[in-house]
Amino acid sequence: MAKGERMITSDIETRGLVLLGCGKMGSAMLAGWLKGGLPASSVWVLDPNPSDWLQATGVHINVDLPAMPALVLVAVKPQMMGDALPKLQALGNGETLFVSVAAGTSITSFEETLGAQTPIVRAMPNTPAAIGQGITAIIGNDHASAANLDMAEALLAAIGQTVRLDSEAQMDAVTGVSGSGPAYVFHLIETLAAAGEAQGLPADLAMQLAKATVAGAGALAQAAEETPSQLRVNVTSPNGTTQAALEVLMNEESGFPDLLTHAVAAATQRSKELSRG
Ligand SMILES: NC(=O)C1=CN([C@@H]2O[C@H](COP(=O)(O)OP(=O)(O)OC[C@H]3O[C@@H](n4cnc5c(N)ncnc54)[C@H](O)[C@@H]3O)[C@@H](O)[C@H]2O)C=CC1
Ligand SMILES: O=C(O)[C@@H]1CCC=N1
Repeated sequence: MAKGERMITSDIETRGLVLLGCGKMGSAMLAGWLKGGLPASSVWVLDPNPSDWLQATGVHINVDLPAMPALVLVAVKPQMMGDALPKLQALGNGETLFVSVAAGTSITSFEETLGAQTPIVRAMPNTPAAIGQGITAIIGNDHASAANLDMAEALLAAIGQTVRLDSEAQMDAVTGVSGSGPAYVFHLIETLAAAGEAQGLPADLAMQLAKATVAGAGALAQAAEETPSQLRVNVTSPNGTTQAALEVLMNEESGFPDLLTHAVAAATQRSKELSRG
């Protein structure tokens, strides 16, 4: 994280980072930044319900903000935005970069509150950020300079991979794939463990096998030169056990492809609905 570290320790460390909302996603990111070397003294959090974890980090909580922070990270629920964001309107003066991770909340809606002169980056991270293994997609408004985008990207690179989008319209589908995606994988772990139990394994053994299998397969998919399809073929002996399972999972009507296509479409659709208010 050399690039992220450099950016975090310069402008953001000196001028400060404000985190608006520190629930599940805000804490996942903050945990990643603190672990990556961002000093707690450079962070101001605004949240009416600070968790015990947050209070133990040593960041500034619900106190006066620096006059010109380098960056405001907005991590409240879309439904809370109308209450939360106007309190930071004074920082929409062009000097502070706003980065929002809120699902289905358009750049235009931020410009309406903060002013079109405000540099705004819309981002979609995911919770593996807490251990530096997230992925975040970003896109800026017309007022976000190359330096603004670099700063947002460097901060987010400290908690995992980053990708830049070509258009804001891609953000709904990104949310359906990687923003919500960890939940699908956690559900896969739950159901794989339950399926093992159904075949007679003790619960703790089934869960250990399921977690290690998903973690190991994910790591292999990231590290290997082969495609995930080839990696799947590598596991599948002709007429063996995997083939028997894949005939169930790859069923055209009730298998994974159909299920996941529907699940991601539902998440994408919900993101679009949220942006319509
Ligand atoms: N949880 C996830 O996996 C992801 C969440 N997001 C986005 O992150 C945002 C936050 O989601 P979560 O962390 O899951 O929700 P959450 O409910 O865990 O956290 C929201 C936090 O905002 C605080 N809050 C409420 N009103 C506030 C106000 N007026 N001022 C300041 N703070 C206020 C709450 O006390 C809470 O701690 C959402 O916009 C969501 O779309 C994006 C990607 C992934
Ligand atoms: O469920 C949600 O709406 C948020 C956005 C992506 C992940 N969690």
